[in-house]
Amino acid sequence: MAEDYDYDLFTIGAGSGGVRASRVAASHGARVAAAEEFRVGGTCVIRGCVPKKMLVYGSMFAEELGHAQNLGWTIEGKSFGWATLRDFVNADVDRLEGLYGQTLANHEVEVFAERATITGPHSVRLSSGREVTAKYILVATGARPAMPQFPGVEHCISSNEVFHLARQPQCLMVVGGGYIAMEFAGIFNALGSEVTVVNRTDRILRSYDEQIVDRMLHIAMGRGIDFRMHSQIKSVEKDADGCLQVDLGGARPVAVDQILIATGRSPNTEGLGLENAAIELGKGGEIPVDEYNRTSCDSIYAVGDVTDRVQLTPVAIREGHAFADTVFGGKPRTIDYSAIPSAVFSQPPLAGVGLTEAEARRVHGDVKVYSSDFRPMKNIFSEHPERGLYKMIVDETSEKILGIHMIGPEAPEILQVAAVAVKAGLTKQAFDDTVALHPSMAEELVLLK
Ligand SMILES: Cc1cc2nc3c(=O)[nH]c(=O)nc-3n(C[C@H](O)[C@H](O)[C@H](O)COP(=O)(O)OP(=O)(O)OC[C@H]3O[C@@H](n4cnc5c(N)ncnc54)[C@H](O)[C@@H]3O)c2cc1C
Ligand SMILES: NC(=O)c1ccc[n+]([C@@H]2O[C@H](COP(=O)([O-])OP(=O)(O)OC[C@H]3O[C@@H](n4cnc5c(N)ncnc54)[C@H](O)[C@@H]3O)[C@@H](O)[C@H]2O)c1
Repeated sequence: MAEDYDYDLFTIGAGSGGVRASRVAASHGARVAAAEEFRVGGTCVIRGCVPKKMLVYGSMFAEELGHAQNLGWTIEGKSFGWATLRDFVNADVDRLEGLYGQTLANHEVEVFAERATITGPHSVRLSSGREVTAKYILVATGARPAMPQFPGVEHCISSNEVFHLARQPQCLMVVGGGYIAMEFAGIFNALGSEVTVVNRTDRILRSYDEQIVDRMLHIAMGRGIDFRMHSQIKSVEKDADGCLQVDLGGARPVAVDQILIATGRSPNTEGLGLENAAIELGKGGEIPVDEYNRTSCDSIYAVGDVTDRVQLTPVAIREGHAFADTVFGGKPRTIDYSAIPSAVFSQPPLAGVGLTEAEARRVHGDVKVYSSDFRPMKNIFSEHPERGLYKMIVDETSEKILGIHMIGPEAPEILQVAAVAVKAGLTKQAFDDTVALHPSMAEELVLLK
């Protein structure tokens, strides 16, 4: 196929979408090369989902060791060392990066450890100056933290830096009200840092069910996280002793030792040379694509965060796989974006699939809501009288499930399975017909009233 080109496929970016697409295209017989300017594995593996989840696990021991003491365990000399957790997590990231590189090598994907830019519909230039050609180009360059503009923003960090902090912050300010803000507020609160969340509106986690989010807020405040709603940083000044003085518009500045900005992620399209293939960007700098991930240029496709459809790893992976099957496997495939389950690994975590109650009322008019508001057995050991909340939204007449939303220990693990039922179009009756598995938290799902 590649008689006139150096490769059949040149992938720019070896993250979730790019690695999957390259590997599958190669297994369909394509000659594939990929360029990665930072580290193979991309955001999820290197500075996203994976190290974040490991920090969540590490931080949860603080509470669990407390529970253990209530259950008769004596733990002498209990203390926490941030550097040990950080280094453990980063060592595992190194291991995973190696595995991803190995996968590409096993599939004979040639990897260029450098930046690539597009010079034409079939050509890219590597930062070494070398120009290569390919029948198809896949842009899988992901996204980067969007930093707001205010004086002193250079003293703040993003999620890129949070995995490498020299010291655990004593006082951490987190800016934003999305996934990253809630997850890192939870991690550092559990580890004992004083955490303040600054959010410009009074709503956090906008895409989740309001009642579930309210429960999360209530629990987070009970655990000592300070929420400053309708607030925005005006400026930050750094003292001689390294302390950050934050002007939030109040009478006095707030002093913290670290500020984490988590205000969304922008597609990595700047300086990518898309204009050389006459590709115009969308309003947020994303690459517009059709249902087959094709851009306005026939030989250039794009998948994952750079297209700003759903910024989640499993979605980028599916898009990459579908692209490779479509273009190199002779099996045109599109992705069904309905009922994608997602979770926020806050403490406790929350998870949801399908329509929220408000969305369901807007779209379907009359809906029924079944719920269970319960105290998980696991929390009986703890000083926190925190309650879990599960909700099922169903269509009033057909009883077909429109959405399931939950907060409580292990909610993401439980929701993944419940999402199969929502995707399969099951009704509430199917849950009622299923015998409870007792004692478990998941049994609440078949006991909803
Ligand atoms: C802190 C954090 C936590 C997250 N947690 C979760 C989670 O729990 N669950 C979940 O589903 N999602 C999570 N996400 C989102 C998830 O990481 C992304 O949706 C996913 O990584 C997108 O994959 P991608 O292939 O589009 O891009 P990426 O994985 O970002 O890969 C893009 C790659 O392209 C490289 N690149 C960019 N430009 C060039 C160029 N010109 N030349 C060469 N290489 C280039 C980059 O270095 C990068 O390695 C999280 C994100 C963050 C930041
Ligand atoms: N558990 C997961 O699946 C997970 C975890 C982390 C990240 N992600 C993905 O990464 C993406 C990025 O995460 P994120 O938390 O940065 O973004 P987000 O889109 O979830 O949240 C951004 C938040 O920042 C606020 N904001 C935007 N501009 C602001 C400004 N100038 N000042 C103050 N607040 C501002 C928004 O109102 C919103 O609350 C998510 O959309 C998600 O798809 C997923």
